[in-house]
Amino acid sequence: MASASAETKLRLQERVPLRRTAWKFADLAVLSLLLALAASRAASLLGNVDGEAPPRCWLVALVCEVWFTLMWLLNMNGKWNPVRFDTFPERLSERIDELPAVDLFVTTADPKLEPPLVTVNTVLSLLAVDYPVHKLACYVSDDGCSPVTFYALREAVEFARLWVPFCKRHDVKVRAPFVYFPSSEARSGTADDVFLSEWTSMKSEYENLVTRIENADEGSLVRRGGEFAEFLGAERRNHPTIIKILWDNSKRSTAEEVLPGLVYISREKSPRHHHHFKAGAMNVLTRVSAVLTNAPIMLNVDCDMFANNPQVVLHAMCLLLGFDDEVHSGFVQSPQRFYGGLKDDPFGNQMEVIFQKLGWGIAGLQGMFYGGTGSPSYKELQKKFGTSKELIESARTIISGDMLAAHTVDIPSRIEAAKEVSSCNYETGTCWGQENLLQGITIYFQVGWVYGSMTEDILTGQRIHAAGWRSAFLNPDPPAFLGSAPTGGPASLTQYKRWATGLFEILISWNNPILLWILKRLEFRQCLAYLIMNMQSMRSIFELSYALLGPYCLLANKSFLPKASEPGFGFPIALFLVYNIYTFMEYMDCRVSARAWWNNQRMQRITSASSWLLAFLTVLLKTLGLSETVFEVTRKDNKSTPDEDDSAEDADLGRFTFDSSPVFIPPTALMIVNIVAISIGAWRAVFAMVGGVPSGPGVGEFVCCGWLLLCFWPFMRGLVGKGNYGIPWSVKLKAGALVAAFMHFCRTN
Ligand SMILES: O=c1ccn([C@@H]2O[C@H](COP(=O)(O)OP(=O)(O)O[C@H]3O[C@H](CO)[C@@H](O)[C@H](O)[C@H]3O)[C@@H](O)[C@H]2O)c(=O)[nH]1
Ligand SMILES: [Mn+2]
Repeated sequence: MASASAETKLRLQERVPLRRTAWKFADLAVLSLLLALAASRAASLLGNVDGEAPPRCWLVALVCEVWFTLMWLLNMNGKWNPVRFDTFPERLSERIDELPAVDLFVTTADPKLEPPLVTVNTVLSLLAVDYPVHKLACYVSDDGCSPVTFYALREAVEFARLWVPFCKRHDVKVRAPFVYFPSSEARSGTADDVFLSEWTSMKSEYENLVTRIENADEGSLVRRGGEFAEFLGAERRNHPTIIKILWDNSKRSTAEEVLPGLVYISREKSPRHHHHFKAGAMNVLTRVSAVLTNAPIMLNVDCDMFANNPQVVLHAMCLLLGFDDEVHSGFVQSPQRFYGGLKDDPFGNQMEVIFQKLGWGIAGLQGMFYGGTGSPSYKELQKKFGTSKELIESARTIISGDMLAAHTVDIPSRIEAAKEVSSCNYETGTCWGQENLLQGITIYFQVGWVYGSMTEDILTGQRIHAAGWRSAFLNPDPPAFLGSAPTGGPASLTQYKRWATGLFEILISWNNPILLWILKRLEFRQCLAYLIMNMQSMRSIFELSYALLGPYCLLANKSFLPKASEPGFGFPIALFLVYNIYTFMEYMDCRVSARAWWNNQRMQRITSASSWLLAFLTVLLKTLGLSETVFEVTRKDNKSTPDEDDSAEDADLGRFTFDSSPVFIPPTALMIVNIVAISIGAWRAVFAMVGGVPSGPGVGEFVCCGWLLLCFWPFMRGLVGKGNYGIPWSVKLKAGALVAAFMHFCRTN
């Protein structure tokens, strides 16, 4: 007994392989149908050698179908052996003294798109997590250089001095006040009088805080001088570093501490230096925290990703400390989940099924991808840090591998050192952010977050994996973090475009996963898993070509699918049915609604024809030196639940909105092409039936076009909609021009 209990005491995590035998058969069924379709097409192309040349649309179809088969294989690889990691934070209570310090990083970039109140809630949720307070410090990077954000945090500290003890005293479940107060948990809880009166006064404190933040005005703040003097004349893209210690807990004794440390940083910006977006911000946070608190573990969230589970750091620690071999703990990633998500995921960006199916699958390979938020990690990877003495000394401590090395510095005396490492040219000539497989094959330095991609998170994680580390997937109940998913058409498609752009940038760089597999220690199956992601934008080319085959055939009076009377006719039909049943069952398996399944299927087609396609073109232009890629920040909502005012308004929240962005042009054109093609095809079928050519379109082509109309239905509504709900004329005209060009092509080919 004694030895058994000693064993369990040590086990902080368990890696549980999940069975999916039935799914494996389903995977193989779809694969065989894909192969059968491609083989029967290849056979009929070969059988056609006598007489005329094979129709070109059959060749295009064959190429696309082979591509889809490859994509299916990649997906099968990703999902094949899923695992779940169970964590046991309660077992850490005996090992409190062994817990390492953690630096918490929050990035914000724009006070308009990212309301300071959202950032404040995230920061409050982090300050209140269950973890020894003197081992935590929170750093906020503000690329917006906004006095309002700074003011909001300054005010939030005063509130936090009450909020954090309140949360811990009453074991509050969700420690972001904007979620906590509206939820019924507080009101109907086991309310004794003491709690109720405390709750009421906390609530009114919070309401005061909200009022102060919402009424804060940039102009009058800056005119106050004092603490705000440095913001005077600071332009967002051109200003010296501003660092403010909002709460310094380094001087207090453990017993009297209530709050983790809190530091505000707006790094130096200058028009002459590229600031590398979030990756640049993360590197500055890493360096500033290194000269101030130098925790061996970092946790990173976006400004909207609040800690939803107060035990999250303890859970993560189970995965960071819980393996015998530390190679398993390169980093820990939790799935991105969202608050206030719209019902049935109308914009296809809640990604629940993807995270469960592909996420757990990849967790079973070398480990989950780094998704930019909710990921504590070792600072192991740093070499070649630049000239700051303080930084080098800190790095040496970390590299020594002593997780508990005490780091006691007088924080205020280190401000100058912190400013030095936040300056624009600090990185010049160092390895920070290095994009390349530096100096060829043998030497491989990576310091910090890697530059050169709009998805710095995936790129950085890929390089960590390539260095031989594994990562663990953290999936506690309740979910670790919740963030804000974009709503409306433009924001969703822009986000997807940024991701596809960044992923394609990785694919065509030295960090291509295949190279990392050959030259570094990226595992083969993990390499394939990265390829599914990184090839998103290329998929659009094949999917668009395939989508155009139906309308092409109706317009040019040809066919690309076997006729109902021909033997191969069964394959595309069976594939269509089985594939849709397969994806539908995945949604049922994950307990996600049927409506969400349909919305997601549809959004995948829309995203492919818009965001992924545009990403492909953007990166091509960048490669030709004709344009730059920029990080367009997503707008965040500060409501924790969607409006409940009335159901009519609710329905409208999920309705697609448009603007004049070029992402809307290709799907609009596709919609119009299909309408025209179906009309012309139907007209021909009715009036020219008698003289119909045998090679002309059949049922299959009509079904394809009809299915596309369903998938792109939001664009049909957009064609006739008004205001935000209508597609602007500039987009309609450009789409019209594309349609005219395509019809001309159909007539002449
Ligand atoms: O110049 C910049 C631009 C962005 N950010 C921050 O980066 C984060 C992510 O930006 P957001 O607009 O929220 O993008 P999302 O698509 O929601 O973010 C996902 O995808 C990004 C990569 O495209 C990752 O950086 C994120 O961590 C990941 O959550 C936010 O905190 C921003 O404040 C900066 O700090 N500086
Ligand atoms: Mn986000």
